[in-house]
Amino acid sequence: MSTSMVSTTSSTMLSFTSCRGSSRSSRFSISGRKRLSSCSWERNIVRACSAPPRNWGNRFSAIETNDLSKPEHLIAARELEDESDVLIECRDVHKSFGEKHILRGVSFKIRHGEAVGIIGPSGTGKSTVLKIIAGLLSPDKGEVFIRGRKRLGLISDEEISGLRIGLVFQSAALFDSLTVRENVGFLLYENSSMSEDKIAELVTQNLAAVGLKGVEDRMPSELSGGMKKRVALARSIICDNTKDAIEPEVLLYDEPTAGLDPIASTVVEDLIRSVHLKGEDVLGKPGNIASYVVVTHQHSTIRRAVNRLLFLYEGKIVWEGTTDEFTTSTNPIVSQFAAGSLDGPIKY
Ligand SMILES: Nc1ncnc2c1ncn2[C@@H]1O[C@H](COP(=O)(O)OP(=O)(O)OP(=O)(O)O)[C@@H](O)[C@H]1O
Repeated sequence: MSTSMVSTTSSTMLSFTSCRGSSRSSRFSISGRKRLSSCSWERNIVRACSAPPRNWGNRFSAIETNDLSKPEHLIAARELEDESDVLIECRDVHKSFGEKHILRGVSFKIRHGEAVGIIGPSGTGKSTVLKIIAGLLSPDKGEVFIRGRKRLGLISDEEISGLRIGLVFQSAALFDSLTVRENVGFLLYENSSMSEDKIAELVTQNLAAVGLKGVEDRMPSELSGGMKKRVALARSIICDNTKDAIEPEVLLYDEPTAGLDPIASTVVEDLIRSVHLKGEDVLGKPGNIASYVVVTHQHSTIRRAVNRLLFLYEGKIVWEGTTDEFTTSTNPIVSQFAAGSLDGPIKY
């Protein structure tokens, strides 16, 4: 299995910025429903797609994807793996920006119940991988499968159902002109038939789940960086609980702890764990996120928030393993990166 990803935080942020121009007064009412925006890409970015849950697995051990000496039993184990719990698969994904060939054959699977980190040097394409999974960018070559169904084009095609995929941006990407309540309830105001009172109640519950109280009427500019990230997290986990079947969800976090102090990072890392189906929130309720993927450079986030790591380097996944294996790996690329050393195969 080999995987490589590329991420483009800055370009996505530009998209958000371009729509922030919509002032609060520009909202309009349709059938009594307050509409927060008419930008379809906003909905595409904030929203997810969809698919039903299965049994989960987390049975990967460290694998050097280009290592021809890979033990036979590992190859055999891979071939015999049960595929029914695979939620997302990237298969031989390539992506270029102009002359820059960023992703050069990235392949990996995200299974139900997994907490996966994507790490690697800056500019290797980690955020690009998240955007390709989220359907905001198309691969030039290769395929993305959502619960075994090949995704065609971008998320706006709305071909895929059964798995909600949410992307939590590095900078939180809140809409400056909307209150915290409107930001968190954005998709429900836009897409659901729930009453505004019910949405407001859900917003308050989801804010409480990320440890925020009494901030519903604040504007994003009145929040600290850590609070913004928590609001973005609340927005990513809110869902229409009036539906008969709640769809399982995969969350993609792009550097969720970047720029935070160590304690604020710990709060966010624990929140990421708490909204996972194996965790529980501050109210003691189990999370409803089936699996998540975190792009990060932070050692604390690697240790605290994920179980399995994919190492992206020069357009491919060159190593994968558990977080414990990461710290003890003798792979020269991995050990240089883990130690932050200037000596080794990674050149800056
Ligand atoms: N939309 C775009 N247009 C042009 N180049 C892009 C675009 N998106 C990303 N790139 C380039 O692709 C490369 C990978 O970007 P990406 O943000 O995916 O890397 P990254 O591994 O997430 O980096 P970092 O760890 O620094 O956040 C970078 O060289 C970036 O400049």
